[in-house]
Amino acid sequence: MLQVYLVRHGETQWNAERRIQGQSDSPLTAKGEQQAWQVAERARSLGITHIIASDLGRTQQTARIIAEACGCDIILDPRLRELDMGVLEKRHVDTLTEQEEGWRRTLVNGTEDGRIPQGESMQELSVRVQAALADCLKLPQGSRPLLVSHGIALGCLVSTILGLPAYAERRLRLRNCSISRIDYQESPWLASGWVVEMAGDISHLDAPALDELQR
Ligand SMILES: O=C(O)[C@@H](CO)OP(=O)(O)O
Repeated sequence: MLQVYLVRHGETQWNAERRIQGQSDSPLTAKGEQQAWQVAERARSLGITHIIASDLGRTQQTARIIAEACGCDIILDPRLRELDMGVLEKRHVDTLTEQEEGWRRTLVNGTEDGRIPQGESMQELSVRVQAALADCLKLPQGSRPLLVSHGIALGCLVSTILGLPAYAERRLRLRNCSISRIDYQESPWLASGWVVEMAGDISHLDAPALDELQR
């Protein structure tokens, strides 16, 4: 049975400031680096064989720390990038106009085709992250990959495996450097395919990032 670990990158400057990143980028904070070292320590104990990361800076920075602990190379995969949030990228959430907040809400409460102007729909995101996950099945027998990606991208992956619409990702709290695990099982009596073993575990962190409500 293939076990795939999913890690959201460490806290960034813009996460802490409540600014929208999407496919724009900001560096990890000191706390974000500390979280990355703690998730790396946990990853080392899990026998990770491959680290596959979104090619954005914050995920590469997190992946480098995990790779150092696990002694693996990093494979970059742009399909693991965060949702493209179009014209709202780089904006502070507290400065959005009513109309802009409405665009953001279509993602939160959403419809499959809802998108921020010049951005990507949840459906489009779902297709590319599912394709990246499917490629893990081509790794050699006995591999145990760890994917380093983003809050919405990973939430979308877990939601759609559960049979929920992609926009249900906002119902999952995947904090910075949380770990989730999904397994690929083939079974005559249980569901065959991807199964969620755990989601959003932060028991390895002594400095979890606050969730958005607490900031
Ligand atoms: O892009 C962002 O602002 C957030 C949204 O959840 O994603 P990330 O996980 O990259 O911080």
